[in-house]
Amino acid sequence: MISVAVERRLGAFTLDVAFEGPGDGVTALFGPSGAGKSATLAAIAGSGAVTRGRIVLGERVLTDTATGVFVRPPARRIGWVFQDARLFPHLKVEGNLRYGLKRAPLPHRIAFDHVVDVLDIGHLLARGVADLSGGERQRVALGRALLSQPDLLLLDEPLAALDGERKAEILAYIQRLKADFRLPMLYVTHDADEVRSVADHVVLLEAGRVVAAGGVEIAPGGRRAATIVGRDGDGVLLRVAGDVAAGERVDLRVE
Ligand SMILES: Nc1ncnc2c1ncn2[C@@H]1O[C@H](COP(=O)(O)OP(=O)(O)OP(=O)(O)O)[C@@H](O)[C@H]1O
Repeated sequence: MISVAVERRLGAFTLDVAFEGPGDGVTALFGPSGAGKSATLAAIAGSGAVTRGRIVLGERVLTDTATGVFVRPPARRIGWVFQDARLFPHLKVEGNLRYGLKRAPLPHRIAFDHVVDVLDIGHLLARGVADLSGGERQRVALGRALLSQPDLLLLDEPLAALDGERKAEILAYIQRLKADFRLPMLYVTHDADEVRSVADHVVLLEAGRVVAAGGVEIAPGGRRAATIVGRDGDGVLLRVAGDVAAGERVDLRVE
């Protein structure tokens, strides 16, 4: 379980969000550009200062401004995957994967061979990262993040730099990670298709606030048919039945 209630000031922008995500599965942070999704991830990872708030991951309090708790980012046990994989260019694929593993506290519950197998990257281990396709790069980035033995994985638009076919491929890998590693993931996106494909829970952000949150339903027959969820933002992605007041919690359907 992750529990987040934070306020941040970023120039003229105020982020003031509160939500909870389950201890397993994918929680999508969904909303238009500028809603505050990345600013929320940065607060959770401890790389963005918060004015006020409390962040709890499982049993561990990571940030609590009321009591002065602030766990340093490397001690948070949070893996972070960005849209551009940000692999270390001077290391081979294997070096990238082992980087976090070497620094992670023992015991290691996520094994090197298991990650390599689930992500199908065994044949890439000796390659330089410049020789990887975009999809391969993201698989290695996912592997590196997992091998740091995180208690939470942050995925910040992990498909944004990929074409349609590669997007589907990486989504399938993320599904496998969900099934194999049973780790909470916070998945930032403004793409409703990605929410539909991978999310179990959705938090809808608009203008720095949570406007709706809830579980994604799976329609009879197993098709992930959940549709929104929220209200009409720019009229692009979101459509809601009825008005949703700021902060109101609703059951979300993605159609
Ligand atoms: N360091 C900063 N100084 C001033 N404003 C900032 C700073 N960082 C972010 N912002 C502003 O905060 C708002 C939220 O940004 P954020 O990147 O969290 O949005 P987002 O929902 O992740 O958007 P996108 O989908 O485009 O990445 C934006 O208006 C952005 O311009």
